[in-house]
Amino acid sequence: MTKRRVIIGVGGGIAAYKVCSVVSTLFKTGVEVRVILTNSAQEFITPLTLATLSRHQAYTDESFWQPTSRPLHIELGEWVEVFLIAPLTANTLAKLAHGMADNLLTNTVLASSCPVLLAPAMNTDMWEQVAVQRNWRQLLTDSRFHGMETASGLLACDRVGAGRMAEPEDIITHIQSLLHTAGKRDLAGKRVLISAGGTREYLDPVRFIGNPSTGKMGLALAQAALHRGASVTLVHGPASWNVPLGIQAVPVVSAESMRSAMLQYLAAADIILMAAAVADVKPREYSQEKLAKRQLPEALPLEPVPDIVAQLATNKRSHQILIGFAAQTGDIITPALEKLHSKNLDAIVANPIDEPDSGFGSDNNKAILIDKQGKRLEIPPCSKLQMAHHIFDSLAPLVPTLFVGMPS
Ligand SMILES: Cc1cc2nc3c(=O)[nH]c(=O)nc-3n(C[C@H](O)[C@H](O)[C@H](O)COP(=O)(O)O)c2cc1C
Ligand SMILES: CC(C)(COP(=O)(O)O)[C@@H](O)C(=O)NCCC(=O)NCCS
Ligand SMILES: [Mg+2]
Repeated sequence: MTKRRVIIGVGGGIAAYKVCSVVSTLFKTGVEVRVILTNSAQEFITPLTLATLSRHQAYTDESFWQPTSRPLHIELGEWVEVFLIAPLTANTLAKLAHGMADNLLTNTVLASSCPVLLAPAMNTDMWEQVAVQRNWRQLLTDSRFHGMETASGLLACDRVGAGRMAEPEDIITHIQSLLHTAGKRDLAGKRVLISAGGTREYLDPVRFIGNPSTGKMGLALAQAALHRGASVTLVHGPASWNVPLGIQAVPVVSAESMRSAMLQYLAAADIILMAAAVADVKPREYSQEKLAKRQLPEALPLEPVPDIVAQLATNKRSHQILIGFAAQTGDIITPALEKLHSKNLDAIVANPIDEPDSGFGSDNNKAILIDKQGKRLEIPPCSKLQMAHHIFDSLAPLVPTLFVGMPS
């Protein structure tokens, strides 16, 4: 299989140190990486570090001016599939916003046509300058540029405020999305509502009925939708991950709280994906005080919790698409078809939880997507992010009007 090709342009900011882990992780996931450092970037990290991590010469302006048969920026511009600039400095941002090209990095951007992911990083006063914000908005009017939000937090100047660079793991996920979509924003203008993770039904303040769902599939759906241009709301049970910037997070605990959150956001949504693993039952009684061991009943009286997906199906309007998930052991198709039809879903994702490297907790998954006409799409083993993209790829034919008039 041919390797995917990514260029990472490094600007002169202290956040450059985080780019080393982006390069290392991409290399380890089989991506070919070329690195371009600006002159200022070399004050922070060395070409030697990045060459060693990427297993290839790291380019600088010295390489730019070498007499070769074809100019380096043209060769690199023709080679690249996805371009990352991290950290994006105020200086490089200004140059890009005005189409300027006075070094290898900016010349290679102009000599390429692939999607460019931008991860700005700067001191809060710099980031909030009118001129900087104007350049940022201006640059993002060109659809090839995909901007990552900056976080608020501790900066290297000991200030706490806006301007922190996106974290490496979110940068990597966004690159993987761009490699899949080639920068297509087919969910622009759409609102996507997703539930993720397991719910908990407490018996007393310390004990609950739950399940091992980690919410990684729902998180991947949220990231994929965001990267394809959607506005995303993620209603999630207790999770060990942080919700990436740009996604509206609604944390919940019980099935009842998940139900009310999903119904609250339902009306505004175009696509609803119910990837959460909802505990089907809850203890009939709840004790405000922790029960002593000897007070614990031998048999626990249970009662059903609300059937969230069925309620969403009843309340949704005809233009809204509702996708359910069915985590199953053994025969995954029969129970998924039963759920698809009995709950009146537009499609269901049947995924096995009894196979290696799939289902709960895994970073990978495999599944069969079945729509209400019975059409089946087998999604072979892949990362949860790739699976999320396969699911969104197939939503367009499912509802042909969905993407009419959308920018590609
Ligand atoms: C210690 C130090 C830290 C800096 N951090 C940043 C930064 O985080 N963001 C930024 O935009 N500029 C930062 N700068 C300023 C840039 O290095 C400077 O504007 C440079 O011209 C950028 O060049 P480049 O865009 O070609 O990399 C910093 C400078 C110094 C000395
Ligand atoms: C510098 C850093 C990468 C540090 O991150 P860390 O606290 O996770 O180590 C983060 O604070 C950041 O992205 N800051 C924005 C750039 C910055 O602080 N520039 C220097 C201001 S003078
Ligand atoms: Mg269920």
